[in-house]
Order: sequence, then C-alpha cells, then structure tokens
Amino acid sequence: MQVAIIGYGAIAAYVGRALESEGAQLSMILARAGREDAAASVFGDVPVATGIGDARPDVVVDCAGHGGLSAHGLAILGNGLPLVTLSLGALADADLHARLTQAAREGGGVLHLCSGAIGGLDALRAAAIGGLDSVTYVGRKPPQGWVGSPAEKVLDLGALDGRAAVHFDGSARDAARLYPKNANVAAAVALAGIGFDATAVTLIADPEATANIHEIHAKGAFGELSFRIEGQALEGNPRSSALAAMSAVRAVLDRRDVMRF
Ligand SMILES: NC(=O)C1=CN([C@@H]2O[C@H](COP(=O)(O)OP(=O)(O)OC[C@H]3O[C@@H](n4cnc5c(N)ncnc54)[C@H](O)[C@@H]3O)[C@@H](O)[C@H]2O)C=CC1
Ligand SMILES: O=C([O-])CC(=O)C(=O)O
Repeated sequence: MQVAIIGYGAIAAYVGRALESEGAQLSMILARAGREDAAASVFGDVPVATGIGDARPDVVVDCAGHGGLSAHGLAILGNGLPLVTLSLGALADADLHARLTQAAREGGGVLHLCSGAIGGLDALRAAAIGGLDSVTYVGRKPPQGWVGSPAEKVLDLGALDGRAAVHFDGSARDAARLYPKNANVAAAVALAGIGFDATAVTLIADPEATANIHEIHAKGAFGELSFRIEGQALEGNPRSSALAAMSAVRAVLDRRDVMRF
C-alpha cells in the first residue's frame, strides 16, 4: 500500500512509523512551501511536495490539522483519492464542508472521518437513526494540554491552584472553530450525532488530570449512553492523545481488510 501523509508533526511521525512497520510504503509527504527541509528531517528520504499534483497513492492521511485539510482536501478528493482525516473540526466551516463534499462527489474521492481521540461514535451514529434528544461532550485535559488555545485568554494555566476550571461552554461549532488543535473530538461527536449546533460542549483545564479525558452523554429513542476515555498524551505533543494517531493508522489498515467494522 502506498501512503501519502499531510504534515510532519507528532501524529504524522507516529502514523508514518506504524504504517511502515505494517508493510506500507510512504510515497509522499505534503508540507507547506518553505517547510520541506523540516518535513525531510522527520521522514528521511520520503519525497516531500507542497501539493498532491498528479500523484496516485492508495490513500492520503491528513495529520496536519485544519490548515492541512483546507489546503489539500479539495485537490485530493477531486482527484478521486481516499483521504483519511483527523481534522474533523475544520468541517464546522459550512463552506469548506460543502466544497469538500462537492469535490468528493465530482472527483470520486472519499473523506474518511477518523474517530480520533474518542470512541463510542459507532453507538452514537446508530442512535441518531432513531432520533437523539440531547448530546453533550465534555473535554478535560491537564493545563499544558490547553497551551496555545483560547483557554489562555480566560485562565492563567500555570496558576490553577489545584482547581479544575471551565474555559468554554457552548456549541460544538464554536468549540471546533475556536480550538482547532483541541476540539476535533467535539466535531466528531457532532458529526456522529446531532450536528455542530445542537451538540453541547464543555472544555475544562484540570491540574489534577493525568490524562486527556473525553466524555459523551447522549439521550434519545435508543435509551441513554455515557462514554468516557482517559487517553494518554502522544509523545511529542501534550495537546494530542496517542489514540488519535492510532485511530488514523487503524483507518488506513482497515482499507486492506475484506471484513470491516
Ligand atoms: N481528531 C482528533 O481526535 C485529533 C485531531 N488532532 C488534529 O491533528 C493535528 C495535528 O496534531 P499533532 O501532530 O499532535 O500536531 P503537531 O503540531 O505536532 O503537528 C502539526 C503538523 O502539521 C503541519 N502543518 C500545518 N499546516 C499544514 C499544511 N497546510 N500542510 C502541511 N502540513 C501542515 C505542521 O507543520 C506540523 O508539522 C492537530 O492540530 C489537530 O487539529 C489532534 C489530536 C486529536
Ligand atoms: O487528542 C485529543 O485528546 C483531542 C484533541 O486534541 C482534538 O480533538 O483535537
């Protein structure tokens, strides 16, 4: 299997290593113009490019956040290629969502939405068929997991005095837009359940937390669901959970299986 990867950060490095150890071949790394050397320093002699051009890998994996999906998604899907993404929050932008959908329909590509750092989305998606009354997502991370996010505008993350503090309460659409590096899970819950505007999100910085804790609570015709995961941070980035990288690897490997979840 030939795999192209967008990005060369903590998740991209994990995904690349794991896929190579499963026998996949990295055929291309997509980086921003001017950052080719930085990408090459992570991936050695894998060719680095700034656009997909006419390359035909079996699958492309977006590990570069919202900017990666918005920069490369249209061309990749428009070229009829499958694209696995972790940047689900970018779809809170209704215009980008519509343009990616159109490019995939016209070009024959498919955008695979990774479950990322959270789980339980299979049950939530099934429950949506019968009708959901409410869906809530609560994200709780240690203070360093929120560095570089709008949490810094309302909290002093270095001086929380042992107390957990809420820094966002609102819709999944606002969470996804405001926290592009932290609220892709909120977007995943929204897309699996009742959408970006109806999904309620609370984000918490918790000095007592030793993991990235994600919870879903949902009610509907199916009954009631509660899901909670304590995910360890990925080596190299305290904002990202290791499971997010693992889920992208899973999504790529699933493509070669004849029996699929
Ligand atoms: N769905 C989920 O559960 C999760 C999603 N994520 C998303 O994955 C992203 C990456 O996470 P990490 O690897 O931990 O972050 P990171 O900061 O270590 O790496 C991000 C990489 O993307 C590159 N990049 C940015 N814009 C780009 C573009 N237009 N084209 C090519 N490369 C570009 C950066 O240079 C950097 O190498 C996060 O920003 C977040 O949006 C992260 C964790 C969980
Ligand atoms: O990795 C996590 O714990 C969640 C995250 O950053 C995101 O959803 O963007």
